[in-house]
Amino acid sequence: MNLSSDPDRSGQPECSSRHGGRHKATSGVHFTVSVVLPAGGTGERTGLVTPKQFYMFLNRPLISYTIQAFERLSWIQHIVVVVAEESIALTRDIVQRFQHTKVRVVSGGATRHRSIFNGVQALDPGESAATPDVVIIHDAVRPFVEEDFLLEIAMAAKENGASGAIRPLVSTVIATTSEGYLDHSLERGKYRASEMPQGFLYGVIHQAYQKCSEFDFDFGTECLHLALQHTGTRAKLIEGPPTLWKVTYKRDLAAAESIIKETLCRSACVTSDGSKRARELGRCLQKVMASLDMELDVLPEPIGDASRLSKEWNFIKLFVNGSGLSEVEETVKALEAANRALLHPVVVVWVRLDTSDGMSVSETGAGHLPLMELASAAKLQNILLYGIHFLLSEEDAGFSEGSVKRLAELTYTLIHDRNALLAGQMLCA
Ligand SMILES: Nc1ccn([C@@H]2O[C@H](COP(=O)(O)OP(=O)(O)OP(=O)(O)O)[C@@H](O)[C@H]2O)c(=O)n1
Ligand SMILES: O=C(CO)[C@H](O)[C@H](O)COP(=O)(O)O
Repeated sequence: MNLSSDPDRSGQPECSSRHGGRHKATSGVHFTVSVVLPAGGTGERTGLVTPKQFYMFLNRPLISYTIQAFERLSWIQHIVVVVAEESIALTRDIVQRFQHTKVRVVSGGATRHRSIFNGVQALDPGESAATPDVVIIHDAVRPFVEEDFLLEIAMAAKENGASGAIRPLVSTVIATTSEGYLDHSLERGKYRASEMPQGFLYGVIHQAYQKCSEFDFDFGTECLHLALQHTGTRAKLIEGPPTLWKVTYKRDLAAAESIIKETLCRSACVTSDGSKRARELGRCLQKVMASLDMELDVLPEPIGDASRLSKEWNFIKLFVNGSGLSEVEETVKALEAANRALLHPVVVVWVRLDTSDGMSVSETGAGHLPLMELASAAKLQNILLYGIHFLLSEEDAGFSEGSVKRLAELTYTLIHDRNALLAGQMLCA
């Protein structure tokens, strides 16, 4: 899944491939590609009042995640977002707030096909956006689409006129009689679920919609079928990754949030006060975090490498000598100045080692108030700052496995959960 770490949107972003590896995608797309994102539905099946495309994940609406999955790709020209008339102002506000630059918002229709057609027409030569060679259609409620798969879809659409994502069926499809009995069952191996994205030569999808009937507009569910029926174009079908699934039910919202959180907590950058003990603690932490699937990059410098500020979502700052809160403040300020937390909350965990006896915990009250103040200001910039008082007994000078595990698990939980309510808290490990 992509969660672009490219806030300035320059160059070719790194993306994770559906085969599990990470690579720099080189597009090689020598034709123009634009996107239509239908987002004009009400999301009835979620049972919620807010349409699912506007549901918030970590302070950001679902639709912004989907837009970003396309916007970060240099070979995508324009993105037309189709929403219900009453959601136009809200959508424009989202586009502005999250600094999406390729988006045009247009109003949708009563059905998905009507909304998509409005989006396709908005890319017409008479309209302001230039007509692309290929148009990719993708439901706004499928946020986890990766560059390598979009490339396959775009290339196949250019070559064949139409292309679409498919997945194996998870259940067998059966036909029922009007009395509710089994009529017949389909041979599962022969059928596939049609998913999104789908790609079309602009002329193919435009013509298909111009020719389609009112019945198609009202009851049709398949753009590839319209292209076949009305233009004779047989789509190339490509099996996509499971992450292409559509957020449909309430449980899908929880699953989407969990994927976003998992992706954001895969790595962290650790800096220390430069002391031998703090560096040693960094190395111990690195080993335990690896077993939790979090990769730690332990930097030798006390302040750390400024270039990490533009890449990493998570920072752990270790201090053995003195409080270190002023260094933490510097990191927070640098993150703010770089507008680093525009798309995702950035987590900073301040760890203070204390080898004196447990009685001194109350003394941490001295650092707690400044931490709370700093954290409240940082939270306004979407930076979540937490404090951990790491208590070690005199005998545990060598960092026992148990004590490091305690620190690692607490740090991992703070980074993974990104709980804004806990920001500013000084916890004990
Ligand atoms: N009149 C409509 C209906 C749907 N869509 C969009 O088509 C995509 C896929 O449709 P679906 O999952 O069915 O969304 P909803 O229609 O919103 O959901 P429900 O059927 O549960 O009401 C969604 O991004 C949805 O916003 C649209 O643009 N215009
Ligand atoms: O199934 C599809 C294949 O074209 C579409 O992806 C679409 O998501 C279906 O939406 P709906 O749930 O409204 O039928």
